[in-house]
Amino acid sequence: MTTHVLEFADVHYTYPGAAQPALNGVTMAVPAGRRCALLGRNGCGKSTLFLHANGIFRPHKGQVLWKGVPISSRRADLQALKRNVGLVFQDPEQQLIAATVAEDVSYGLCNLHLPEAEIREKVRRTLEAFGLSEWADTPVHHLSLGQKRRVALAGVMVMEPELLLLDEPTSYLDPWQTEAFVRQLERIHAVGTTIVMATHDLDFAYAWADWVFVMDAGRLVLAGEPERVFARRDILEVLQFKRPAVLELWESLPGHVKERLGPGLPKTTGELAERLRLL
Ligand SMILES: Nc1ncnc2c1ncn2[C@@H]1O[C@H](COP(=O)(O)OP(=O)(O)OP(=O)(O)O)[C@@H](O)[C@H]1O
Repeated sequence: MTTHVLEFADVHYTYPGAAQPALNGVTMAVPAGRRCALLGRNGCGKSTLFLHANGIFRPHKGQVLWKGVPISSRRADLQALKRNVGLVFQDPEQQLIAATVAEDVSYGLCNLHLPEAEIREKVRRTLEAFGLSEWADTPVHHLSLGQKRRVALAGVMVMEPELLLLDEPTSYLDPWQTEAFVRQLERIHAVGTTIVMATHDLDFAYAWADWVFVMDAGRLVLAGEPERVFARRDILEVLQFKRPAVLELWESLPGHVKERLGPGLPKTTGELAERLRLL
């Protein structure tokens, strides 16, 4: 049986003064332990959904549930949700508030009023895990975008959330930074953290995720294993979504070649090229 960490039940939200709702009845369940990609065109409501997921916004209608329990507006409920759900914003400038890297990473822990020695040790371990030890005393505004993103992620992970939400974390990163980031995510996922990543990169989503959500106009329209979601050409065409390049290439191959390439769909064009080379 699949267990879900976070659920949205018919969640509606309209920004003050907006003509259209940003969320228009989202119903969605995030399966525990998965690497989920959240896809959808600009403005479909991904960031707004994330802001509901960790209690920054409250639904105008509908409910957010954590492990099956509805989150009320009580302070204790919202604080518990914030501890369980870590959100990394698309723009690290919105997230990083302290003067130095170490101060920023310790910020959330200081708010929990933990003993100082415990905070120091957790920060030390987190900086080490994220390759940031040598930057501990560096002013945050001296860092590159990739480094700032790493600090923002470290500042969220130091709180040990069960669910990590990432809003377009690879945009503007070069291929090396993206690779390093993905390796970091593997380590985070390996210790049992569920991850949901909003992204516009369909090839990346197909290769990385083991669960895919597709949103459109404030609603969830598809959810499931990547192979099943990307097989729904009917819905994807209506949404004017491209399909991952590797699937297009695979489907263009003659049947007898596909048979010889072995079972299972390749995840990347690199993997497909390697299988073809070995023929
Ligand atoms: N602060 C705001 N005030 C008013 N409307 C807003 C605000 N923030 C977002 N919106 C509107 O809410 C809708 C959903 O926006 P949201 O940022 O959640 O979409 P998104 O899917 O994350 O987009 P993107 O892929 O561009 O990041 C859009 O129509 C947007 O214009």
